[in-house]
Amino acid sequence: MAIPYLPNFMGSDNPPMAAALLLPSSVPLSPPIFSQDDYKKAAAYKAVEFVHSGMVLGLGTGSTAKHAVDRIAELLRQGTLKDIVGIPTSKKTYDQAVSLGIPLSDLDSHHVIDLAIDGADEVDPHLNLVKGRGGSLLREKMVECVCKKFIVIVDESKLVEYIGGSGLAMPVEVVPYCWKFTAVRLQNLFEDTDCVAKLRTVGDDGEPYVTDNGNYIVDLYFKKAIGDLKVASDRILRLAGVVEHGMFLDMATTVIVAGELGITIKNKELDE
Ligand SMILES: O=C(CO)[C@H](O)[C@H](O)COP(=O)(O)O
Repeated sequence: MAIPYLPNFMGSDNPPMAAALLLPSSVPLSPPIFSQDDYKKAAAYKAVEFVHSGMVLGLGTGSTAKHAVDRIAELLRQGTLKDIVGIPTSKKTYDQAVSLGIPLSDLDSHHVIDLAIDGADEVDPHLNLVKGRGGSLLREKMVECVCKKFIVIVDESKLVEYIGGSGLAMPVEVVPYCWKFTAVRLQNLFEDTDCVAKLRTVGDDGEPYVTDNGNYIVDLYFKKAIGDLKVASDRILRLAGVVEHGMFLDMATTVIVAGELGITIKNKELDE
C-alpha cells in the first residue's frame, strides 16, 4: 500500500516497524493518522537499531522507553540480540524487563553502561532535556550519566525552544522532611520567572506522590526562560533538602525525534 507521506520509518529496511504502524486494511485511503504513540514507538525502534549483542544497557522509563524495552526483549527472543544486561531506571521498568525475561543488573555491578535509551519531557535545540514527569528522574540520571552513549527518544511534541518552554513541570526530587520549606525556597530561587512550585500528588485526597526512592517531587512551572541552565542547576542542587532535579544538561549524545515528517536523528557532536 503506497501512502505518499508516510514517514521514513515505514521504509522496507524496518519491516517490524512498518507492520506496527500500518493501518488496518479496513481503513479507507483517506490520509492515515498516526497517533502520538505510533511516533513514540517509531523513535524507540529506531534507537534499538543501535543496540548490539554483549552491551550493558540503561533501560529508561515512560511510555516511549517502554516500547524500546519491548523491542529489545523481542530481539532477544528472536536471537538477533544476545548477552544483553539491562540496568532499569525505575521499579516499573524493572518489572517490565523481568516480565519479558531481560537479564538485569545494577550500577553496583556495572559502573559503566554502553548505551541508555530513554524518553524525555522536553528537548531543547542544544539537546538539553527535562525528564522526570514520570517520577524516575533520580535513577534515570544516575544511570544515564555513566553511559558511553545516551539516546533520547521522543515524538515531536517534546521539542521546545528553551527548557521550561512547554509550560509544564520541571520536576525536583526532594526529601519529605519539611518539603513545604524546600518548595518555597525553590520557588524563591526563580521568582524573577514567576515560578510556581507545586507538590506532586496522587489521587483525590492529594496524597504526595512518592518516588521509588521514598522521596517527594516538587514540580516547578516557569513562566519564562530561566537563563543559564548550569547556574540554575547548581542553585537548585545547593539547596539542602533537594535530592536531584529533572534538567539533564549536556547528557544526551543523540536524540531521535519521530513525527509527521518521519524520523530525525540529532547528534550532539554534529550539532554543537
Ligand atoms: O523522564 C521520564 C520518567 O521519569 C520519562 O522519560 C519522560 O517523562 C517521558 O515520558 P513519556 O515517554 O511517557 O512521554
